[in-house]
Amino acid sequence: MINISRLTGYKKKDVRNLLLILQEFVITYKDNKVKINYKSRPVILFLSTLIGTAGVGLYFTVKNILTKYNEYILNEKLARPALIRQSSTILKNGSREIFIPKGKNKVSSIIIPKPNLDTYAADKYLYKNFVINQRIQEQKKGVLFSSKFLNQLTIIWRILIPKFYCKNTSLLLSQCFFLLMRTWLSLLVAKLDGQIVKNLIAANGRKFSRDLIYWLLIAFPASYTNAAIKYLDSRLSLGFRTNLTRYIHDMYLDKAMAYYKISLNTNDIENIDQYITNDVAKFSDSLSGLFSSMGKPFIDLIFFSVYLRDNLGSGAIIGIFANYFLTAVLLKRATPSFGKLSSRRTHLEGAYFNDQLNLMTNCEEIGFYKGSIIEKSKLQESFSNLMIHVNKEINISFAYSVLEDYVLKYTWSAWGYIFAGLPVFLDEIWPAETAKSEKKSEVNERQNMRQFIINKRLMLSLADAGSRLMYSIKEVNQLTGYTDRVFDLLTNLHKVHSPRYDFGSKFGFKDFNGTIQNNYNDGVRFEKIPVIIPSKDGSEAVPLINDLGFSIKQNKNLLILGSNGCGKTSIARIIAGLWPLYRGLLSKPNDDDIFYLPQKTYFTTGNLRDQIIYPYSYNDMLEMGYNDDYLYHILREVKLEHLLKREGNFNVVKEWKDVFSGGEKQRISIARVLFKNPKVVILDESTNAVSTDVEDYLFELLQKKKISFITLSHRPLLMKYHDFILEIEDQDHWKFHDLSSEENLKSIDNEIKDIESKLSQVEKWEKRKIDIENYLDGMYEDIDVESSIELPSTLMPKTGM
Ligand SMILES: Nc1ncnc2c1ncn2[C@@H]1O[C@H](COP(=O)(O)OP(=O)(O)OP(=O)(O)O)[C@@H](O)[C@H]1O
Repeated sequence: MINISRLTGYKKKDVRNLLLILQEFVITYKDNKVKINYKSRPVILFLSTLIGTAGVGLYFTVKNILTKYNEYILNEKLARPALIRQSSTILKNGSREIFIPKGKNKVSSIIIPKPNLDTYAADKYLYKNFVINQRIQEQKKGVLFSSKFLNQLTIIWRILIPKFYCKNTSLLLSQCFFLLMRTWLSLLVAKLDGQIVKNLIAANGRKFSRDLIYWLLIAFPASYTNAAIKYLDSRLSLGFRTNLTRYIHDMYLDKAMAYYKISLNTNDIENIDQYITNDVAKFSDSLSGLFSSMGKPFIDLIFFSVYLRDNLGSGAIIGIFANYFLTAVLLKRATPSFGKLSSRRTHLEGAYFNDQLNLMTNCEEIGFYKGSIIEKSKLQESFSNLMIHVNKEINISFAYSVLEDYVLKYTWSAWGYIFAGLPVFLDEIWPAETAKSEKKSEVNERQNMRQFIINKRLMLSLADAGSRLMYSIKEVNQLTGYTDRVFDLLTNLHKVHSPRYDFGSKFGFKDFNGTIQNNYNDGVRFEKIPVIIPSKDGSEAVPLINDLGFSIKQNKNLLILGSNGCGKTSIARIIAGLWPLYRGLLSKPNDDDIFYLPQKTYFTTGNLRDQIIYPYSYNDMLEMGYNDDYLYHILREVKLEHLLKREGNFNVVKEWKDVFSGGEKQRISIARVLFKNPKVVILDESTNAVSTDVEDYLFELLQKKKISFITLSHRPLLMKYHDFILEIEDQDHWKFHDLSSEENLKSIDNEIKDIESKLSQVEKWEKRKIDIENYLDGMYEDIDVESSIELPSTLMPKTGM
């Protein structure tokens, strides 16, 4: 026979008691004595959760059906959804509709609300004032409490929850509701727990069974509430991240070109991609997590202490809280600055990630240079820096965890036991007068036990709530780090977004005294403009050209000549608004009428069509009334029609920067000009990789299309396509020539003669080279390659030209 006592470890007496209880159970069920009160809280809660869940389920089902229906209509409406993929369109109210691929040949759409530029303009003063106030605060010594974190959070909060009636508010309110609900349910569960133990001791099977049923009923809303808190936590984090990212994208990617200007500002912000992708996500997670990790214990603390005060008296509550306060002070002192640690880790992770990205982006160039060893050592260095820091963080966390666990888990629980036991012991020392008879004392004992169980549960929950609050000190600390980084990002975005924005004397952009005349229809005009490299804080750094002045009429072409690094591209940077205009007057056509071809052609992710129409989208192209036939025509004009034959069609997606040759890249750039058809195009060494005959052809093509061009180059040979030359010698010396004037024509003739004589010398050289090669070929036929070769003095190359 199986020995139950040996198996379970229970004594025979225990097993007998258990069997008796089970027997009673069976009897009570048989007699149908268990009475469920349908108006009791567990039943009502269970039913309301059931109805609520069904309601929520129905809501989401209907919503899902509607979304699917809308997608169906959208896909029906768009003749060829596959072509619309990854594109967007502007709606009448200014919102942007983005089409996102969904399955094969299908798209779904998301509406991005129109950015509220007025809000952004107003917001920048919040950031400016904060920076100024912070500087004043830093000068004050011995400040007891620094509200920096709270102030930063208050400012960012306006982005997270921009108005009361928004999705995030409803998520936050629902979160509060469920947090309150959970605390209330914990109270009910604690009471029920005590009740069940009491029934067990009293061997009241009927009540025991009833309470067990209540327990199972209440478990449903309790589990639902726990899951809802976790769900809302994630949704809230997503909501925060969405709002923040939209705000950042609006500021980062608009006409102000903050994405470029912020790169000049590397003093404050390094690896901005890391800030936008990683820090914003971590900040959102950390903040939304803090609501549940701090909100719940906070509510628990209030509820439980009010309840316990009735049972244990105010003295006990004061004792408990005095303990909390003391340990909080102790832990606060012992807490390392996790905020700074996590902020540093994020920075180091960003640096390592960037090194990896750099390797991937430039793999071909690195391959040619055989740069594996140096790249490896760089990667190793940034990885080691990261590892050293993570190691330090782990060590610091270990020591703190020991202290934290000892104090919060064990000391506080012991404290809880003491206070929960107090009423029992006090009752034993001073028994109540009413409990004189034996029966009454028995009842009292059970009552005491019930009360002890409730108090113990609440005390432990209270200790748990308190300890979780203390644990969240660490989380708050981490949040401080993330908030600081996100705030830094937003501050710098505001700083560079507005050209005249001033953050105080050090960071001020207040030297911008130049005037820009847009919509100038008579060409491009520079008047006394200094070309200056901006410093990292936006002020004037290195002057390149002083008081530059010239004017070219519409339909005239200008060649800017000068040696490497003299400031040719910098002139284009000023026209494009990438660099500030410190002084002088710049008159230029509308931004839509100027197009810039940078030295290095940029290729976007996407198909072949996207490369030709960049920076437009396919939808833009359709709206402009163009189609693929027109693109083919453009390709033929730049002599690239073979590309279409080679690739098959315009929808082929490839890593285009690796696919095109140097010359093809430049011709694609010219194709972009033809597609855009601007009044003026700035060509920065845009034809130096194509052969001279193609170069001739391309310049003539632009002339035929009546597109004026400003060419930046160091090759005087290009002057034949231009009407004006701006020759830059150094900072103070530059000359502007009108090539149509007699005098200049003469000087050009001279220059051409000079070039021709140089060319004839080159030809002589070529001939001499061929002679040498022929001679060497003859030698190799009968001479051992290893042996030294002595050339006859007549065939020795002369040094210099
Ligand atoms: N962001 C920057 N920060 C610091 N210096 C810069 C920056 N951009 C350009 N410079 C410097 O400004 C000078 C002029 O640069 P620019 O690109 O205008 O030369 P360039 O005349 O176009 O030369 P190239 O013919 O080689 O293209 C160079 O010495 C360059 O190093």
